[in-house]
Amino acid sequence: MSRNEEAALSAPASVPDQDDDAIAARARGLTKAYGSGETAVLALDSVDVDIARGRFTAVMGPSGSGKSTLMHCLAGLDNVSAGQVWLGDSEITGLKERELTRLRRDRIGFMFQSFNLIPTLNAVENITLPMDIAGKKPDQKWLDQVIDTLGLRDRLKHRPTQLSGGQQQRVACARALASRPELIFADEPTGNLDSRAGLEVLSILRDAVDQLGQTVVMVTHDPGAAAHSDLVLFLADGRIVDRMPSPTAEAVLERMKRFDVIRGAADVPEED
Ligand SMILES: Nc1ncnc2c1ncn2[C@@H]1O[C@H](COP(=O)(O)OP(=O)(O)OP(=O)(O)O)[C@@H](O)[C@H]1O
Repeated sequence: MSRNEEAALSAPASVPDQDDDAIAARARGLTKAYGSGETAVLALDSVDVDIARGRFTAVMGPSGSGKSTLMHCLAGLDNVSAGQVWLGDSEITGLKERELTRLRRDRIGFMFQSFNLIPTLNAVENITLPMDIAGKKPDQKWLDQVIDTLGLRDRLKHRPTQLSGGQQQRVACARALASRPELIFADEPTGNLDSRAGLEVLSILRDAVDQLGQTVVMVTHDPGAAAHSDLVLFLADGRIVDRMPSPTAEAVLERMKRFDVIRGAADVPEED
């Protein structure tokens, strides 16, 4: 047994083992099953993952491979069937719903494909809504920086219907950044946007990481979007099967094609 393996075995199970400051979220043996009996689906199969702090991580994989489930479990939106999840050095598995709600509100920012903006509130009210609900005062200097970085200064009084799709997504982005969360989870944040607006959102997320030190995890189907990240994690059948640092769109596309080949081969009926 190597020294590392010995150290891992002797370390207390509830404490993340190394470089705590460098890890924004961590899962060990993360398993998620839906349903039971014959209809049971193993959406995540004993996943170990470290999400590096201050980096942009993309999660890719074929449809049904477990990307959204992984994101939901890491964000404490879904309970796990087995294994452990930490946000920073806090273990979130086993927390009660109320504690999870507070943890999500205080420490995590979310961006979804459908922007989830409140139609009756204007842009700035939408941006500060999570903090208003939490009874927290926004850090005005930070808020100004986010608003200016996202080019929303002259749109703050507009309601969502008075904004373009790209502007709405920028408001959703500002809302996720406004409370300076430890971690931002973005689920297909460019899915509903044309390519120009999509690129805008990706470069905003990139700048948030590079200039503001934000940590971002993004689920995407788009190799071009994944190419903006620092690291792509590839999921297949509920497992992380590959990782690609410094990805390019071409390399990601090639890697994704290999899933199609495997899938295609599995679909070909065997000859007698
Ligand atoms: N609430 C649920 N009940 C039952 N099965 C579910 C549920 N949510 C997800 N699943 C199943 O778990 C597996 C993983 O789903 P998940 O949504 O995480 O995949 P995904 O990679 O995000 O897929 P897509 O790219 O199509 O969005 C799939 O087989 C899915 O059918």
